Amino acid sequence: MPHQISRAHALPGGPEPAFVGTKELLIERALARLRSIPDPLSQYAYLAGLRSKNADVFYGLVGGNMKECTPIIYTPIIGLACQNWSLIHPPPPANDDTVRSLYLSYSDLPRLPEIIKNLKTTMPHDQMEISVVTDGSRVLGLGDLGVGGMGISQGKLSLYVAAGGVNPKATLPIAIDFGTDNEKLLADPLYVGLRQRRLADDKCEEFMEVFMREMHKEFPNMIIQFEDWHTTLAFPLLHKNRDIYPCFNDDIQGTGAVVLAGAIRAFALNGVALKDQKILFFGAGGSGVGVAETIAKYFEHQGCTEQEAKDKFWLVDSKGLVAHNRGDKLPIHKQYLARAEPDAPKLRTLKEVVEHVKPTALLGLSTVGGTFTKEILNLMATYNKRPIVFALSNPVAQAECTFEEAIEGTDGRVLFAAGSPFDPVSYQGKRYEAGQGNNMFVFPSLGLGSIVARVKSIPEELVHACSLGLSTSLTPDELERDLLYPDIERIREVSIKVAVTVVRRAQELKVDRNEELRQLDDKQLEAYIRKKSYHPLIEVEEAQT
Ligand SMILES: NC(=O)C1=CN([C@@H]2O[C@H](COP(=O)(O)OP(=O)(O)OC[C@H]3O[C@@H](n4cnc5c(N)ncnc54)[C@H](OP(=O)(O)O)[C@@H]3O)[C@@H](O)[C@H]2O)C=CC1
Ligand SMILES: CC(=O)C(=O)O
Ligand SMILES: [Mg+2]
Repeated sequence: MPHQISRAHALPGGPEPAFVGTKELLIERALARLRSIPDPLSQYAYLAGLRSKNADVFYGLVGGNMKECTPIIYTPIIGLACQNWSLIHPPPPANDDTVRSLYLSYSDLPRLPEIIKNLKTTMPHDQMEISVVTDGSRVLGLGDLGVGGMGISQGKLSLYVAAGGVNPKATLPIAIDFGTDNEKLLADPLYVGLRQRRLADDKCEEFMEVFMREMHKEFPNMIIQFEDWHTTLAFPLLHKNRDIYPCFNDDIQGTGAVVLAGAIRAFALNGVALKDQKILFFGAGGSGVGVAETIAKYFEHQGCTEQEAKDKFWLVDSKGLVAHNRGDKLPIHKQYLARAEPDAPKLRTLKEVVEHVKPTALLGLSTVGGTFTKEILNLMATYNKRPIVFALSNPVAQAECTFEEAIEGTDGRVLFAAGSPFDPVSYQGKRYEAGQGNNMFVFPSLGLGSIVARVKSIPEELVHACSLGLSTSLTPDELERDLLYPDIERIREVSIKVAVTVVRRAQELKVDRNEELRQLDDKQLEAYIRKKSYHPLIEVEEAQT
């Protein structure tokens, strides 16, 4: 029964019009307003304002229209928002305790314990569940955007709420301003961040050591997600903190899990035995290496020796094929999967490597749009009945190829996923749908499961549990449609199911602290998670009664 939330009696001269409407009508009105806005950046600004003003209506709108709203509050439009952050960043909401964002900078270091302690007074301790923390040094494939990275922290947390059912009051987006090396921002008088060059990595690490310690001291159950940190900081931060605090790196681990889930499906469809798969990564940064190592571990679980698993990978970076004999000093993160043959060929271009390897799968995490050219796609189609091509860089202009190009370049035979959404394509009378291989299919369930289980840490096995949960979450209809990932409209349902798997794995690994959940069977656990979840429509109704 629709719930009337208009003023009880319509006196002239009040601050609200007489008929505000039902909760459904508020959302419908917001959707109509959104659709009336002609340009995407203004649509983003409208939704960000709505989130600050009325989180329940915002989440009711987004949750009911994931396909339409996700590209605005997340990739690709979030990239545009981060680039234009100084013009559009939403002002802090007045008298509203539902959405908060925290900006910190290096000069806050001496006061950091006090600042973090004070957060408790604005955000009750027991409500602090998850924070996404960025320094904006590598935002999507757009490079260093300084404090514009706040858009990414907010966007990810919006998905925690919309896709994972986390309470918006329990989320805290954080942007840490260590300066920027983006010349455009440094020269921009309107830039809202520090107009100074980025600090050296050791200074940032010094700051982060205090930050992590104090956050954990004040909010011991809080999950911290590192997001869009440049590779030189991303790996050290993860390795330093992963065993002592409940934290993970979304770009390295979340992406690893989501791509593995799609790859498991694709390996089952391409007709090549697992032992004969050959995987070429274009891009060997945090995400490329994170994904490659995740898939390598999967091969080991499937019975390969470590060496057999490693032998299936070739990485390409800006200097060409990554090999120990290349002549340059490889950074640590590239060493594990670098080609180790003493006579590994010195190949410079992607085409040379593709021709040499004849891969069954080509995965792009390079930040360079359009690099999977028609020629490369044709080669993939020559070597494979069903070539696997994942163009995973974000946002759309950074994708290594479009869905249409992949379909045309492989004569419709491609098994495709992209980081950003692509519309269905019609080719020679047949309709094709693109999978969205984006970590948004993993972090909400990983975070939700970790929150519910109150984990002490997030071991790699917990991330793997998400891959397996996700890869088996497709409905018969989705399987029939050759999809590699579930329909985005089902993301909330999928997140809850995968969160159950995460809790169970946490219990097996003994990293859970919510011991009462151990007594529940799977059905009861799912019911527990559902009950704990935030439901914007109910909140709207309850808030008004
Ligand atoms: N779909 C998803 O869910 C996700 C997608 N991504 C996307 O992945 C991309 C990469 O992210 P990340 O790994 O963190 O970024 P990094 O900057 O750490 O890595 C980029 C890699 O690409 C290589 N590269 C850059 N230019 C070229 C070129 N012209 N030719 C060959 N290689 C090149 C770099 O080489 P070198 O090492 O020599 O500098 C580096 O190895 C981003 O666009 C991001 O949006 C990231 C996370 C999740
Ligand atoms: C999706 C994501 O995390 C990225 O592109 O960085
Ligand atoms: Mg990211």
